Amino acid sequence: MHAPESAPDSVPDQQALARVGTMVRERLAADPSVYRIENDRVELFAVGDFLSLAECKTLCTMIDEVARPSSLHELDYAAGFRTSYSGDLDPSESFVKGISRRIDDLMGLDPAIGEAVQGQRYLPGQQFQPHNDWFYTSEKYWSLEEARGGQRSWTAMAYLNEVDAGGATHFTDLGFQIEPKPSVLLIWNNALPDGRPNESTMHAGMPVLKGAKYVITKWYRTRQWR
Ligand SMILES: O=C(O)CCC(=O)C(=O)O
Ligand SMILES: [Fe+2]
Repeated sequence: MHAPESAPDSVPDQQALARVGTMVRERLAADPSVYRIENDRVELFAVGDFLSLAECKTLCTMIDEVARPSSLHELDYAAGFRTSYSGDLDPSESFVKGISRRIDDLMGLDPAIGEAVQGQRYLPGQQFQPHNDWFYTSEKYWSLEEARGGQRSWTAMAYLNEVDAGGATHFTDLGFQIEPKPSVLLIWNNALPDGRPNESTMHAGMPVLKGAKYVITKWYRTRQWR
């Protein structure tokens, strides 16, 4: 059911999150390349061959060039949790632009609300402990994020390589793991259909045990990202 346009948000950006949720849900449902991972509590989708293996390889090389310890450029809310190396890929670079646009097109989202594509590399022992991609609006960092585009709506994350052991994405509340597989794009809605943040989206990048794990992540906001 649609809330009237004038309905007040009971949480920040609620109406916008509900609207973006509906838009993407309908778009993905109509796309035969998109597979819905059935779950009652989260809207989770996958595309099996979103990237070619050559594109995956190029992205891994680019990540090696930009990756720095994640804790150095994360805000304090993530410090200590994320031992992987990460970095934004150059949004003005034509290859990166192309990949980024393909994700926007698949989702049917305005490129303006998408953050820069972020690359991430995990070596043995490195992990991203359980977290939500959406922002806690009671925290200090929220005033900054609110001005930078508001709450996060959808996450799109692609696996770029075969990991020798470990490195699954663990949805800790839902109780299942997605094994990394190159070329696969995973997409989920960080909000509930009514636009409140979905607590069940809590997830972790499990420690890599052997080899390395490379991913790209693109997060979408509700408003123009800056
Ligand atoms: O590496 C993973 O499997 C999870 C990454 C993640 O949670 C993120 O980039 O927000
Ligand atoms: Fe995450």
